[in-house]
Amino acid sequence: MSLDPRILKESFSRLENEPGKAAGYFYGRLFAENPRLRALFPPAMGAQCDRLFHALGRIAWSQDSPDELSAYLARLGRDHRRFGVLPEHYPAVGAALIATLRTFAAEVWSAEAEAAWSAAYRSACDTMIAAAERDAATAPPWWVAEVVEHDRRAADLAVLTLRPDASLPYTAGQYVPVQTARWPRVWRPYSIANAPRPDGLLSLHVRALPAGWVSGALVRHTRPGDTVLLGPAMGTMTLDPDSDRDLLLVAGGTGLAPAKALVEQLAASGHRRDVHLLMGARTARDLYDLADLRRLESEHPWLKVVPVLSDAPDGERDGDVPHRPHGPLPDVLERLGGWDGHDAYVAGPAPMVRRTVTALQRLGLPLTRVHHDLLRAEEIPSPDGPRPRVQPPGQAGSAGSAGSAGSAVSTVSTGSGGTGVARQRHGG
Ligand SMILES: NC(=O)C1=CN([C@@H]2O[C@H](COP(=O)(O)OP(=O)(O)OC[C@H]3O[C@@H](n4cnc5c(N)ncnc54)[C@H](O)[C@@H]3O)[C@@H](O)[C@H]2O)C=CC1
Repeated sequence: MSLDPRILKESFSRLENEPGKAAGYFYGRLFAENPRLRALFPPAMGAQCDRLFHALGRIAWSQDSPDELSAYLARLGRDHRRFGVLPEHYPAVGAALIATLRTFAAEVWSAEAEAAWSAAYRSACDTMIAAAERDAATAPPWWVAEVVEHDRRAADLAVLTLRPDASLPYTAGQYVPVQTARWPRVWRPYSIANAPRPDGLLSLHVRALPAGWVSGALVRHTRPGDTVLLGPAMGTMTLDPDSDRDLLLVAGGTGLAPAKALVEQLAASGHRRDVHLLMGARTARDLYDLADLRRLESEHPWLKVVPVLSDAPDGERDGDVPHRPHGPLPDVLERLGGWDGHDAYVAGPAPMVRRTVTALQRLGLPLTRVHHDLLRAEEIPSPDGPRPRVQPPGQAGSAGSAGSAGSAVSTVSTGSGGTGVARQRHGG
């Protein structure tokens, strides 16, 4: 049958009125009828509701853009491999979904609506299963990685070096989902802080968030010799191979990780482009990687590292640079100016990324040249964090439409448990 996207949107918007209740009903029904499926999901289901609604939202809102939807579902299908999701699990989820829609969209529910959702769900499953099967031919569902170094740079911050048990393909600027033994089935994404190396080692910068389960485990309860699980690399904050423009890298806190990977990739490529790395921190004490950045700067004349302190008094000195620029990163960027010929890459706390992208737009940089994984970062609240509402693709605010290869809409599944997409804070 041909699908009328309006029917899907209309019924889904009824569900959005009571997302918490609807998700509770959905999972209650799913687990009551299929108790064995509970083992695929994490202990705390809070963030799971967001994942479910995000995936359903994409199905409902993106029928008018079938290529985009198909690419999203293929990524979702591949990513569901690490949760142990099998083709035989999909019908049970579909039955619970239809039952939930029938209940929560009762006012607009009809035989036609049921047929439309059944067809849309079947088609989504086919795409996800086919993508997972293709992926299984070349990659494991996850990698076991040994912690070979744990460098505690501050009470709440560690730089971890990991050795995956097999080659984990990725591009500088991407991130990997991480699971610790302490929190089974809970995955959190971390940007890889180095370009691919011959020895396959990966470095992660981890700040323990106050309510961060995985980040707390990685910073405080992980030692060399421990192992973690890694999912496949994702993310679109990678270098544009067709560009030879100079680069502006804006990094807030541990948002330094992907910026550093990009610097390493440029250094390895030997392709000369001037790079300004604005490294934002609250105080001089928070510049946890400055020594290594200065080393890189001394090795590469094309690299200029500019520390920017937001909470430090004017002209704070820490023995490094007196009178360094200070203030919020977006303001400093505007003060410095002259970025319109650059490609920009922005990583860090979501509000900082959003404000920085807006500032760059004001300075004349086209959004196609401003790369970030903001939607992904925003989709990542800590397990107990606030839950943003699902938005139709392309309506994520001014910063949301930036990024290479469609990062604004290429929302990816980064969370724990099956069925849907993560909406957690990056690295929680
Ligand atoms: N690919 C990405 O986008 C990545 C994002 N992250 C995220 O970066 C964040 C880093 O956290 P921390 O190291 O604790 O950073 P932080 O909270 O110490 O802040 C770092 C910098 O961002 C600025 N900042 C913070 N909130 C801001 C706001 N509302 N408006 C403008 N500027 C703001 C601070 O002034 C400081 O300059 C985490 O949320 C992490 O999830 C981390 C790695 C990669």
